Amino acid sequence: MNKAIYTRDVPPDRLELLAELSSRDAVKVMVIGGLDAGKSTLVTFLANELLSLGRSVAVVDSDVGQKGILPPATISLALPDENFSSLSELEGVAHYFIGTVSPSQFTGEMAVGVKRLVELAERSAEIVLIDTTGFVTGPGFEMKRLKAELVRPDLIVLLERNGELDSLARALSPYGEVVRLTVSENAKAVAREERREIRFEKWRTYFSNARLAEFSLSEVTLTGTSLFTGRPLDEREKTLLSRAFRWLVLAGWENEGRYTVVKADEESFPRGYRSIHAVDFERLSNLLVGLLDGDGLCLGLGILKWVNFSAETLQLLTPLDEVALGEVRELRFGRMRVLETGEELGLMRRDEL
Ligand SMILES: Nc1ncnc2c1ncn2[C@@H]1O[C@H](COP(=O)(O)OP(=O)(O)OP(=O)(O)O)[C@@H](O)[C@H]1O
Repeated sequence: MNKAIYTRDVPPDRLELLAELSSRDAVKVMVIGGLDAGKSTLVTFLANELLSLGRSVAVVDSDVGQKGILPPATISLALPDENFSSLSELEGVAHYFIGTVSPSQFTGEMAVGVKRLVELAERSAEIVLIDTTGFVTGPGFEMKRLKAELVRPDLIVLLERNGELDSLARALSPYGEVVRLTVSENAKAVAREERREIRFEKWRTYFSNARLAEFSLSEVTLTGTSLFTGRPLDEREKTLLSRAFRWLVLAGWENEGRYTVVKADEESFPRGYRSIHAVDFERLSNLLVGLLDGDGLCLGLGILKWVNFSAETLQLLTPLDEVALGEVRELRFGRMRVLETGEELGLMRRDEL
């Protein structure tokens, strides 16, 4: 299930762009536009046409809100070697973990992830096509600038309707040649509910053959959270906090005078505290987790099913096979909760964990 499919029914300016790309030996192209501007359709068109011309092509799919290449909530690199009708048919050869489908608070990860995968792509392909999120205002505007500043695309293709990307065109112009195209008349808006349905299918497909795997924090590094960082609290400290805040304190750590606790409320009342970072135990249940190799690239995703605080072990549901599991060196907490059936349980703020 994917909304953007290969079509040759494209406006004539796409053919000019194609001619320009095919005339160059090596070229990096970043495609930018608002929601449903036709970015994935354009990337699919260019990739297929260039493959037909015998060129080697890489696709970096960083449209985390509506990715074609599995898994969701990551940036992926694919190296197609034959024609395809939709990005969802492509198999990623490398991924970078973002950990959410809404990356406004993850500008750093987005920029670093795109940069790293483009570097890999350039080693294998002459033409690198970068698909991006439809998020072009506010933090999205800055994200596009940071990506362009890091990656230095040869061409930055802006898809717009009525010159609405004027400011972005100016902000990006120092970092690559800006080409402005008009959104195709055939591009159609996809309702929020339909987007969710498409993601639902993708999560379900990705986790369809998942099984439980256990990881010990003595063997893998945990990142993306302040949990398990610093000195574990002793029983006396946990009891003190439980009494003061009427919490059931399941675990806690002290790091340079800052406390992190995992707790469940025994009763609800307003609590004022500054130096304690309190995480509700239920926020950890079904949390999306990235399984990373020793080089910070994402081997696959897991869903957190159980944490044993005293043994410092985590159980994750993941489709990774034994070989890939053997390569995991790092677990990184994401900021959304999801079920293997496809249901998204909710997004979380960056500072929640
Ligand atoms: N040239 C075209 N011909 C036919 N349909 C098109 C064309 N361009 C876009 N569309 C349709 O418009 C919709 C949006 O296009 P697409 O998915 O490529 O946009 P996008 O910018 O990648 O979206 P997103 O906001 O999810 O990043 C899709 O249903 C797609 O099939």
